[in-house]
Amino acid sequence: MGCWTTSCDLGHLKAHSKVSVFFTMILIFTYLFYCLTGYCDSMPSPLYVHQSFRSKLLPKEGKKLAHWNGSIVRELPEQDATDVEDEKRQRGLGYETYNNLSVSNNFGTKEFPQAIIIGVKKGGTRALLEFLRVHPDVRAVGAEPHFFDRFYEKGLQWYR
Ligand SMILES: Nc1ncnc2c1ncn2[C@@H]1O[C@H](COP(=O)(O)OS(=O)(=O)O)[C@@H](OP(=O)(O)O)[C@H]1O
Repeated sequence: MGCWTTSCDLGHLKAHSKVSVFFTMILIFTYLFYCLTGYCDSMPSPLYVHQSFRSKLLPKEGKKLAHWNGSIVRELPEQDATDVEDEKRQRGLGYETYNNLSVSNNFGTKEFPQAIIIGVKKGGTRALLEFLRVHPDVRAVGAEPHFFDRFYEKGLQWYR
């Protein structure tokens, strides 16, 4: 009698694990299906992919984006991905001038800021940065750049 009870429990566990494996497989296949059919565009992607995606969604008139670099916000001029690619081609691989400043536009490189957050210690600037960083079109480096108080003598080239 005791042995019968034990074998019944094991059978129940086996059936339970089979159901778990079955549902796991369904989840994996569903994920693969959506990825292969292009529904995974919400995955993190480089800046210019975001710009390209944004240009498909937004009308051309009146669009302005706030981008970040450190504690620094910059607003991009109104242009779509095609304009960006044209500019890149005209101005050489990976670099473009922006407001007469030469900047690198490769993904992962630093760019000049268009706006700056200035705050006293414990003024809540980190919280503001993190809130803005939630936006997919906002880029920011992790640490405070301290350009004006520590690296000003190094000049604008320091940003590159
Ligand atoms: N919305 C709001 N309201 C009130 N207080 C807030 C808010 N956002 C951030 N904080 C508090 O600000 C402190 C961090 O400020 P900073 O990011 O400027 O700090 S730092 O000087 O850069 O380290 C930090 O305070 P302490 O926790 O006392 O260190 C945060 O709790």
